[in-house]
Amino acid sequence: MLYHVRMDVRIPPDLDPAVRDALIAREKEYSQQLQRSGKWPHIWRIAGEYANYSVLDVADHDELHQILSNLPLFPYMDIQVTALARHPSKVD
Ligand SMILES: O=C(O)C[C@H]1C=CC(=O)O1
Repeated sequence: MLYHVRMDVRIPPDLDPAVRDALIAREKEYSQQLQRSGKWPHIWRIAGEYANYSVLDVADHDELHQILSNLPLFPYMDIQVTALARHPSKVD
């Protein structure tokens, strides 16, 4: 199943810079592992914002939730999910 996900990152400005940098490094490693596995086929920076649009390709809502809730930056993100269905006009 495909999901369109918007992630807005809201790291508190007073978070220790070393903790922030470590979180961001872990986030990059985690997301790149999922990209290589094919479960996270698209990630795009939203120009001018500390936010991304992503497409995740996972089995179901539960797997999506498990992946998102394990993001190292999850405690510092607002996340919006849209489930995608096949469009009837899509050409194969
Ligand atoms: O920078 C972001 O958009 C947040 C985050 C999501 C994946 C990743 O590597 O960083």
